[in-house]
Amino acid sequence: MLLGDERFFELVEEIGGKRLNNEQKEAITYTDGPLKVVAGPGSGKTEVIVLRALYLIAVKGVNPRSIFLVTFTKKASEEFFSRFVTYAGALKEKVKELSFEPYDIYAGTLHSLALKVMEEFQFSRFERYRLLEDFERDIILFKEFQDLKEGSKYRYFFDFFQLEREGITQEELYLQKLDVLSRLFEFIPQNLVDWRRLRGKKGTLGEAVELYVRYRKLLKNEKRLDYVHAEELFLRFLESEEGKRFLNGDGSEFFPGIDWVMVDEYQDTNPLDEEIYFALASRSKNITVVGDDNQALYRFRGAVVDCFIDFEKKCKERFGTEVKVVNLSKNYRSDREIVAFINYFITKHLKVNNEIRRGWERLSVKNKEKIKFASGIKSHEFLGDSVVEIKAGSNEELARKCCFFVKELKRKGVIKNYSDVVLLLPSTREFSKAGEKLAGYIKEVFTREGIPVYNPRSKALVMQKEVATVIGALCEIFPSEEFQEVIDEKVKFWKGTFNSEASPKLKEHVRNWKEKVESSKEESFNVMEIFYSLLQFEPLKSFKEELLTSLNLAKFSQLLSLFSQRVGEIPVENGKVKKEWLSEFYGTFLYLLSVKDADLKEVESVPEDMFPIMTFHQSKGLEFPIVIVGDLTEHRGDFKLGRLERLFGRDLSWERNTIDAVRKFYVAYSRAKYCLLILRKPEEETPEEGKPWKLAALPGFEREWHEEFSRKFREKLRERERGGH
Ligand SMILES: Nc1ncnc2c1ncn2[C@@H]1O[C@H](COP(=O)(O)OP(=O)(O)OP(=O)(O)O)[C@@H](O)[C@H]1O
Repeated sequence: MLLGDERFFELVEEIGGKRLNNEQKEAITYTDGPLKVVAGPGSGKTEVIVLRALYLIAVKGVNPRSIFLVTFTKKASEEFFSRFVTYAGALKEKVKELSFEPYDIYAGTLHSLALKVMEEFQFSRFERYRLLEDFERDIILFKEFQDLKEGSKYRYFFDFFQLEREGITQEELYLQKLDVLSRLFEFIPQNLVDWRRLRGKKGTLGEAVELYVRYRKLLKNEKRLDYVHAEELFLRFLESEEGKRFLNGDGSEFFPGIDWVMVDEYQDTNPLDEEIYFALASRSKNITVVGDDNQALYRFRGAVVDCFIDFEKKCKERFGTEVKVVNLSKNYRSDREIVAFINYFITKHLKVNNEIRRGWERLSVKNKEKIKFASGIKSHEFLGDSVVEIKAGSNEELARKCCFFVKELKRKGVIKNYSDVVLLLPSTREFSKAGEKLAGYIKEVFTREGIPVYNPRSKALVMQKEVATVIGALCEIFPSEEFQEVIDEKVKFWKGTFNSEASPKLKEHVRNWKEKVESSKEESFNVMEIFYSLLQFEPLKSFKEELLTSLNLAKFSQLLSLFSQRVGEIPVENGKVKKEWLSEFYGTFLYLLSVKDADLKEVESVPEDMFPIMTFHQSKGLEFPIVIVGDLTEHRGDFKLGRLERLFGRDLSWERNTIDAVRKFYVAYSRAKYCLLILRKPEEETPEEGKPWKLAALPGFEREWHEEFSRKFREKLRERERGGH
């Protein structure tokens, strides 16, 4: 049995407790071909995707196994499933004749789905490979491209990136080169560069391709696939016989073929992804993309916002079909003043100068509607304005004022928990080479005032106390004067941390291991076994039980285990550890960990009564009652990426950096429900000459911007009141 449209909406509105607006309904019910949903922040995008999937199943009788739904992050996919399963469960409860299994849908991130499907359909080429983790890739590159230490190798290519600067050591230069390589090796497949055609050419491009071919051979020899190449293989799969069975089905319930492709966050799609989506939709042409160009954040991961902007053109070329465009512009998240502010912020940039305006026009969806206030949310009386700023002469003063503000919020009952507020920064690191950063001051002042701070990415993994203690212990057990040289300072720091943190029992345990190694004639040791045995003792035992520290230890254990799988057991002869192992441990593993800034990938849910500090990227898709945004000028254009784009003929000049930066702030600002607080230092108001991408130089950030905005906004409200609206 199937439901009719009206009945369906009656039921889901009852279940969800909200009335859907006409645009949302249109986006849910359109089934006549390609659909593009341009969804502003807080416009109910997730709701629409969930209900669209449910609508197809419950009203149109679509088999869930013929729906392929891609979300950008694992978190978004979990959010989708939890809402989908709740809706589906409640709907089945109300209409007993509906029988379908919600989990039959193919939903997840693109690479997770790619792997799942290739396995399910036993793609023969896939069986030969294992997935390559990022850190393992770093190790492989580090070891296999040692010849690049010679200055003359691939000279044209590396000269193009202008890496050699004054004061840079040979080791640092090598790391810079590896960084360029790891981006190159993603850039080529992500952008579908026809590298085979460029093979054998001389000069910069030829060398780039030669390096890439070396990497492909390496992957093949090691029988590994990184994430991008797994997606590339998936595209080959879709063209293969096995893939055809997946796409077209075999006439059974179980393999009905793919009829509905839906992609969330399409503004962050790259050309390889795009190719995959079009291949997936080739049979039915039912492809739905949802996104917001103003929230494009992932250019550094290869995203090309043009895929979203030019979607109509692409559909016309590929399928010869028109695209239905639906604008979701009603914002259900934020207070009226915040909605007005984010509109103001984004449109003001058009006026900055002609070049930015032209870039902006090229990189934006045409005829987009302004976001409209729809929530009925009203800021708390105490707050007065909903968009406010705090100015202070120094980071320390900013931190103090900010702390006062947060304490007052709690005292006055505006917030229940500290996790109702969030501080968003371009980077959450507390220290940099130049000294303490805003996050550092905030942590210090807040902690002093008794507000616990949740900042899991406060420092590099190896600098976190719990990880440093473990590494210090391992360095004590396997000392090496010879191989620790390159990271001498770090080893001292780890050993120092171990010595000051370790309990007497842990120290004794470490001594025992050391003696065991020294007294063995011929034996091999397993580094993971040693690692786990250390965790039985204080303070590591307690670290293992606390949320934050246990996550860091888990991350380290994962990296150590990758290393251990690569190099095998620790060989000891006559009380001496073999040099090869020590060289790998200090010279590759610990060295790369120190310089690569290995990090936790995603923040888990924020503990209730802690004050969270997050990056703009982490805040994507989330919302908070009160949002504080700081570090307005901390932006560097990504020079290496810019060069790479230029090398392959995608010349995206500097205005692109400006637009990227503005969009990051747009995402951050639009997370706020009741109040947006902006922290500003006076020097951030002074534009630096000749540096047009400095945000401080842009309208919306200019001096008195807030006063101007507030005045205009209040005038408008008054006018409206006078006009009786
Ligand atoms: N028609 C509606 N009526 C009332 N509330 C709604 C409606 N549609 C969505 N909402 C609510 O609006 C809020 C924002 O929706 P959602 O989280 O889906 O935003 P989004 O479009 O994904 O935003 P962003 O792109 O900024 O992450 C949610 O709390 C959602 O339940």
